[in-house]
Amino acid sequence: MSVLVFGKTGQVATELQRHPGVLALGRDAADLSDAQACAAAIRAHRPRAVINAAAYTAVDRAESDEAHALRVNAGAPAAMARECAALGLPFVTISTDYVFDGAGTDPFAPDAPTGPLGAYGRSKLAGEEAVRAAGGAQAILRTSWVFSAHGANFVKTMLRLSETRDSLTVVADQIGGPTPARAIAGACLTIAAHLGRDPGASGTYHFAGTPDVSWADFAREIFARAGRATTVTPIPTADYPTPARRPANSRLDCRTTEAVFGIARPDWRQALTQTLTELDIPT
Ligand SMILES: NC(=O)C1=CN([C@@H]2O[C@H](COP(=O)(O)OP(=O)(O)OC[C@H]3O[C@@H](n4cnc5c(N)ncnc54)[C@H](OP(=O)(O)O)[C@@H]3O)[C@@H](O)[C@H]2O)C=CC1
Ligand SMILES: Cc1cn([C@H]2C[C@H](O)[C@@H](COP(=O)(O)OP(=O)(O)O[C@H]3O[C@@H](C)C(=O)[C@@H](O)[C@H]3O)O2)c(=O)[nH]c1=O
Repeated sequence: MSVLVFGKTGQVATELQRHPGVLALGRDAADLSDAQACAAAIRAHRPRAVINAAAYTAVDRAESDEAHALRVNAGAPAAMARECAALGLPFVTISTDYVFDGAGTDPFAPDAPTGPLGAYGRSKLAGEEAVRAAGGAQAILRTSWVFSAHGANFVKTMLRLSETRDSLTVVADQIGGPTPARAIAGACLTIAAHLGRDPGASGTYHFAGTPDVSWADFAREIFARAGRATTVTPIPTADYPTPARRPANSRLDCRTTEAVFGIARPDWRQALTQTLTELDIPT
């Protein structure tokens, strides 16, 4: 075993486990509510690198469960990062577009000011800050709108709803890059290996699928490729009230990730076709 992954059942963790030399720890082996248990797992396994692919990702639930989200999304990665720094291991943790306030229309650069609109984003931002403070060879990889054939995501929600609905209303004023979990897994492994050779590359990076799109247009593309007759009516965010506010602009500027690690933005349209095939949906 050479790379230790926190998370076993999640979208990115599932894709990471397709790679040889990856050992994934589920909640039973390391509960992220217990930061010291996470540090102890790293000490016990002594891997070549550590990737944190587990998180509290229930955006709306986090609004009424912020202390728990904070423990999982900040306390645990902080302890992992400190342990990795002490042992000289590269550490990669994944963060989110929801650390930004979504103002404007320009893509957010990795050093752009943050300003989360909700509890999930605040907990992820606290995680970023604590990981950075731990030092060592580390990367915080922010991504957005993750999808895959496994776990819960917007693609699977839309496909499920299309089985019973002729039409759906979907927000058209939130724009971002849908990102295949498989590509994120590959990026994490590439970055971890790079940090092992070049700790000076440590920092905060962005990685999102291309092209940027609204949730409404993403839904339309899902239905078109899957041959579903469900129609999509575009609506403003105000007409789809949710407990958590979400950023209107989730565009991420991914240029430094390509420049430093040679990792280009994946085209989500190709990955969507592949995901539908994996779900046994002809395209
Ligand atoms: N999903 C998305 O759209 C986006 C995700 N991200 C980030 O990417 C990363 C990976 O996300 P993704 O693969 O979608 O995650 P998922 O929501 O698919 O899965 C979350 C994973 O975290 C695990 N987990 C949650 N709480 C705990 C806990 N207390 N102890 C141990 N494990 C726990 C879950 O385990 P269990 O099955 O046991 O609950 C599951 O394996 C996360 O850091 C997330 O914040 C960033 C941007 C967008
Ligand atoms: C189901 C549905 C959702 N929507 C809207 C609500 C929301 O604004 C948008 C996406 O809804 P979801 O709840 O699937 O997405 P959400 O859980 O907010 O997704 C986020 O997850 C976290 C973990 C991240 O880090 C983010 O990058 C992002 O991917 O679509 C509709 O407009 N119509 C619908 O029928």
